[in-house]
Amino acid sequence: MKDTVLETHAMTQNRAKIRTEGVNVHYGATHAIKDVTLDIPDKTVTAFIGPSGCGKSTFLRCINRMNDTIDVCRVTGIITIDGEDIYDRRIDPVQLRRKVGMVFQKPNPFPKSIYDNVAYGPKIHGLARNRAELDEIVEKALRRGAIWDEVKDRLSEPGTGLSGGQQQRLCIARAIATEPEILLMDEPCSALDPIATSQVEELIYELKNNYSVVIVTHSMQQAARVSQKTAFFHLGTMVEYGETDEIFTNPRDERTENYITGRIG
Ligand SMILES: Nc1ncnc2c1ncn2[C@@H]1O[C@H](COP(=O)(O)OP(=O)(O)OP(=O)(O)O)[C@@H](O)[C@H]1O
Repeated sequence: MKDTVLETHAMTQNRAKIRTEGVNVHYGATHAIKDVTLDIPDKTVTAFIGPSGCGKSTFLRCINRMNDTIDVCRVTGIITIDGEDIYDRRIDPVQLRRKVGMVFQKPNPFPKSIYDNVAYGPKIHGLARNRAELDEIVEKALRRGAIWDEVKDRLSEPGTGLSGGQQQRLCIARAIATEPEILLMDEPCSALDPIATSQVEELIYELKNNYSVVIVTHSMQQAARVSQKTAFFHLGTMVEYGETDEIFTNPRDERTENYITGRIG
């Protein structure tokens, strides 16, 4: 009995949240992602690193079907979340994106109040029965986004009036408000100053307790600071994937070594 409990626990710990198998992405004639097979665990920060144009963002966008919005883009292969094929015809991409939230490079709050930025998603997905419940969801998301204390007295002011770093934490709170299980972040700190960057990095590090976070970053220091797993991409291929410490201290592939030592990229 005890063994069964231990085995079940180990299986839960090791089970992949996101699983990709033989994924290829084409933009017309451009072959941007080549046969990528990868298991991304739950409650972990996974970083995608690699030189410009290697396909990091393209691959990230496969995970919530954002590439569907690009006409020339064609995705093949299998991507599952909790064992469910997200490209199955029965999957509604809008519902999928509620489960798989996204934060972009440039903070992009809606031209609405701080409160409404966060309340918007829960409202359209019918997550609150009344105003009191909505208030609760908004407060919880802003707390998780580590920005509650800075905005609690001005919830009706425009989100666009906040500083860049605050706007990005607001966008993270907005993504969290619909209770996603996965958060995709595409270079979330590239438009921020060093102080705002370190605040958002701290937040990302904390978020792994509740979510599976996948972050694209150009900064190897950032990948080393916030992630536990790292995947290195080069020319559309995923060259190496493993524990972040291992990738940075003991890479197995020469291309990874060349990148982390600054010889390519
Ligand atoms: N919308 C698009 N239409 C056509 N080609 C695209 C599109 N988006 C990306 N590509 C091409 O796909 C390849 C991978 O681009 P992608 O943006 O995924 O790389 P990246 O590693 O995220 O780059 P960066 O670090 O510079 O953001 C590149 O050759 C790029 O030109």
